[in-house]
Amino acid sequence: MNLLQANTISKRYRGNSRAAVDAASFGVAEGEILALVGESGSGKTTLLRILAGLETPDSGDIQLDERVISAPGTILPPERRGIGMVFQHHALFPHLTVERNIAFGIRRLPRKDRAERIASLLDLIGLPDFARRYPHELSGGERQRIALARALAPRPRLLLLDEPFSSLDARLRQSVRDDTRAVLKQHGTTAIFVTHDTDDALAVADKITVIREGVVQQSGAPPEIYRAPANAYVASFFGICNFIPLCPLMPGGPWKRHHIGPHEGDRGLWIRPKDMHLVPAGRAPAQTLTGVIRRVSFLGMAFEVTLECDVPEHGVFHVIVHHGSNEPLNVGERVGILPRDAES
Ligand SMILES: Nc1ncnc2c1ncn2[C@@H]1O[C@H](COP(=O)(O)OP(=O)(O)OP(=O)(O)O)[C@@H](O)[C@H]1O
Repeated sequence: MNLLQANTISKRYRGNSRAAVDAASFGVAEGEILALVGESGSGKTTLLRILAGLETPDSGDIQLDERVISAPGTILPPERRGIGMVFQHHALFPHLTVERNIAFGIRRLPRKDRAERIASLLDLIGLPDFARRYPHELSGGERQRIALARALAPRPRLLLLDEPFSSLDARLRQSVRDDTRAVLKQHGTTAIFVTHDTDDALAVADKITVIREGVVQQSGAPPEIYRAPANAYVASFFGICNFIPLCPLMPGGPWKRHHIGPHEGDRGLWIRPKDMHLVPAGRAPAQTLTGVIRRVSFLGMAFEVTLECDVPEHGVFHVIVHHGSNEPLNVGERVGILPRDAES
């Protein structure tokens, strides 16, 4: 049973020919972190605003904690949903101290309880001595953590975060990502965040829902989305991914443990470049694929090798492999292609 369940949510803005969100269904279990991932314009922010109650869907329903918070004819206002929100650019009140920023959502608590809650949240985010600072005296990462503490203060049943890491530079981003996940887990808060960044989603989320043009493409745990994408869009959204048709992958051979799925009328498997390696053609088992090396480029950790495979039943296709060993690779040479977990 999910803490939050959204069923066939649709929303089309007036004057737009296309729906921003089109029959989207997804859920998040208690204590879980869900990432809604998609390109710019895919409808992520619209979905988040619908969950928060800031936007009204045209159809569909949403349940939180077994209570209907949104359905045709029943739209609970934002303040009655028990949902917290961390906005993009973490909008702290600039004229208020950290302490008063965090206190903002818990003004009704008795003073002593409020002070205790603020102190424990500052401890949780690792900034116990920051109560009297002002937002302009904080780094970007610290501001993000204070914004998180402020949103957690009223103990929301669900926390929504809109592109929480987008304003941070690459180095800071990684640590803030780790901190955010750790804080949410320690606090036991269920959260949904939207991002266009696949690394953010893979690093922080327990579950990912991929959206394209308002339509949910796939929901699953990060390894599932990454290793067994439901379609070509999801596969390529998370980086280079090869589709190897089934015909050259003989049953019982080294590929037997791999997920074979359908793809546009064809059967085969999706596999990432780093999940394969190359062996000299003479050492390749009979049931594997071979290809001719067409291009080799050095990536630092590995060589990116583009191979041309020619399979009688299927014709020519290309495979990209990230090859880690230092064995020489010559353009024009035929080599065997094996999944990483197979013996060569
Ligand atoms: N208030 C609005 N009025 C009309 N159209 C809107 C409005 N808000 C969003 N849209 C349109 O709805 C679609 C989805 O937008 P949305 O902001 O939800 O996408 P997004 O995935 O969050 O994009 P980004 O990552 O760029 O923020 C887009 O085509 C956008 O132009």
